[in-house]
Amino acid sequence: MIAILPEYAPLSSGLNPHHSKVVHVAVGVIVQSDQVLICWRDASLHQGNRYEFPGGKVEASETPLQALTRELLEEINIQVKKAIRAQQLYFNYPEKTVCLHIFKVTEFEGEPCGQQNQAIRWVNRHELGQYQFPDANAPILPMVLLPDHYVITQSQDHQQTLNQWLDWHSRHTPQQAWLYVRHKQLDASLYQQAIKTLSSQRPDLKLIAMYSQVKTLKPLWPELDSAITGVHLSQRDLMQLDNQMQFNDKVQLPSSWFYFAACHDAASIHQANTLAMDAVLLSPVHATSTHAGQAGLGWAAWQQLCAQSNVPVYALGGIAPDDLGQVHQAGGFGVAGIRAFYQS
Ligand SMILES: Nc1nc2c([nH]c(=O)n2[C@H]2C[C@H](O)[C@@H](COP(=O)(O)OP(=O)(O)OP(=O)(O)O)O2)c(=O)[nH]1
Ligand SMILES: [Mg+2]
Repeated sequence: MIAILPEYAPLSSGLNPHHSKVVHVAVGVIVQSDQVLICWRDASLHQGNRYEFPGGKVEASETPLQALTRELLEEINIQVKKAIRAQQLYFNYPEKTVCLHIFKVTEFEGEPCGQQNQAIRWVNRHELGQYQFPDANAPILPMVLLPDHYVITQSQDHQQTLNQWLDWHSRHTPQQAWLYVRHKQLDASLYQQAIKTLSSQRPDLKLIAMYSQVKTLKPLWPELDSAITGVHLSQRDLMQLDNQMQFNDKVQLPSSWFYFAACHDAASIHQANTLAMDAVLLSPVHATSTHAGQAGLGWAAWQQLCAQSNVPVYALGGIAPDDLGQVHQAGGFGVAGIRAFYQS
């Protein structure tokens, strides 16, 4: 039996009525600490003579998750125990359009072994870029680097100076965290100082900067490219971009950065899909004191919106690290938050 898994309707019940000619494929990205399993795809197959993640076509009577479980048993002889819904990748090959339902598989039973004589190997998740995969797979490479936790800075209180605020975050942010440096009162040069200070005091952190600040700082400060790992767009930033191009092509920011967007409704999720964000933060799950007067979506509405996202979804708003299991059950990818995520 599968322990904690999101469940979706079988394809025959009309999962994607607008894509009736699309070939749906369930794909498992099997992750064990820093290692990911890749399999050789025979030259005789569509998009063959490259590596692939194991998986195969979803049959009409199946959900993507059922197909994943069947395919991973058939192809590499493992029993999936936990699969996290990560991405849906629509891609037009000249021959056909596919929708890859990508799951991150974190628990399984059995020793993976190619059942069709295909070579399999474990590779470091930071080195996946060295291998050639089918063309549709490009967004999978950043997905495997995304953290479970997305930490957001506290607001600076009235008694604190900027240096004290920075110092507090340097001392309390967990090791290796991805930290969104959210500060709405700083001008560009103070914001630059904040990023510089945090990156020198805590080189282990992956800093995420506000899109509004990045737009100003990028032309003035070449070191920004390596000082931050990603950019965070508010829902308003996201909705002001009206073009079909991928986000970083459109605004000419490095494609090596990760792009996160805040979403609160179906329209913003649709926009994040269109602009191929790396992940979204869907909020608020619950009402919180930091956003007084804003009602929580509740898990049922959150799950419905989450299902519309083609990119990984973090739950935000009254969420703690311990909620990760519940987020996975609701079809989400990770947890995000402020107070509950710091070390005391
Ligand atoms: N399994 C897998 N398929 C992929 C990946 N990327 C990608 O574009 N595809 C495409 C190639 C194929 O058009 C389709 C899946 O085909 P498949 O050959 O695995 O399907 P299957 O296991 O059901 O095989 P078959 O019974 O149809 O021979 O998805 C990937 O990483 N893994
Ligand atoms: Mg296959």
